[in-house]
Amino acid sequence: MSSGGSGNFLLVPIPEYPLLDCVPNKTVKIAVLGASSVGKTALIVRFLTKRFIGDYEANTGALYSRKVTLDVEEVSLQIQDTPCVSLQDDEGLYCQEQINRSIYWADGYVFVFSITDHSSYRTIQPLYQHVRRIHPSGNIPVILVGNKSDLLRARQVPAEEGETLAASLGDPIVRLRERGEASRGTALGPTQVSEHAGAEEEVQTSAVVQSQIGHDALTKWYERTETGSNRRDAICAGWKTSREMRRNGLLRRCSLVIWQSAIS
Ligand SMILES: Nc1nc2c(ncn2[C@@H]2O[C@H](COP(=O)(O)OP(=O)(O)OP(=O)(O)O)[C@@H](O)[C@H]2O)c(=O)[nH]1
Repeated sequence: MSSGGSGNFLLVPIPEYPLLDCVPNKTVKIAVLGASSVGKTALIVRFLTKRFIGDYEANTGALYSRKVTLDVEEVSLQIQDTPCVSLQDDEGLYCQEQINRSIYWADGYVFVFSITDHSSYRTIQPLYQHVRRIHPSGNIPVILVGNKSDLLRARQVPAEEGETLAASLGDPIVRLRERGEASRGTALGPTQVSEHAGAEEEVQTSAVVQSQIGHDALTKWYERTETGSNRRDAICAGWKTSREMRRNGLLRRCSLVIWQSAIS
């Protein structure tokens, strides 16, 4: 999606280094990173507008801003959509300079891969190492999103691989629950989770990934549901900012929900 096209949406692109009317020290900066066509723009647009829009132009890196209320406090959320990263023949990472700038800039990261594209999955680990090289000290709040979960027939990345990857990005506790258990709206994260279609014919597994790094509350979870022919998939993610960010007075807490509805 080009920044020019965003006039169709309920959000406004802002300059890369904006002078916002935001409250000082109450801005949370998030970079959304991943390989080509994994759905980075779709996730952001979905999060910001609650709409799924099918086609996007190749992204050149739009920055979006939105005010959100966290703990009765209004903060400015800035979300940087980024151009894709790619794997080279030796499985090393190719990253445009623009992406490096986004990594320097951000307080936290959403790593996106597509469950239908194994190479996009393999991109995440080198991407994480790359972010760590840029931020060698301190904890890095990360959310991992396995996108396109509606395309189960085209799946190339088994759920277990996603969980293994999530584990390698932190020190997570992984719990699997069957649908119907009290997995939603718990203390793990934001409560406005996903809508569920009425049919109950399927038994779905919801995965909750909770990660603790030291005393930091980095919380990740995702959840997927599917309801027979009326298929709806959801991926949700939430996190709390790291202790370091709190120490720096940036914010007490940040949470983010991404909800992706089925398009089929
Ligand atoms: N089926 C399905 N398609 C999706 C989903 N998310 C995104 N897409 C489609 O995948 C294509 C790529 O989505 P984008 O949001 O442009 O992906 P991107 O990661 O921003 O792509 P780049 O600009 O190349 O970095 C589009 O045709 C989307 O409609 C999803 O959850 N399910």
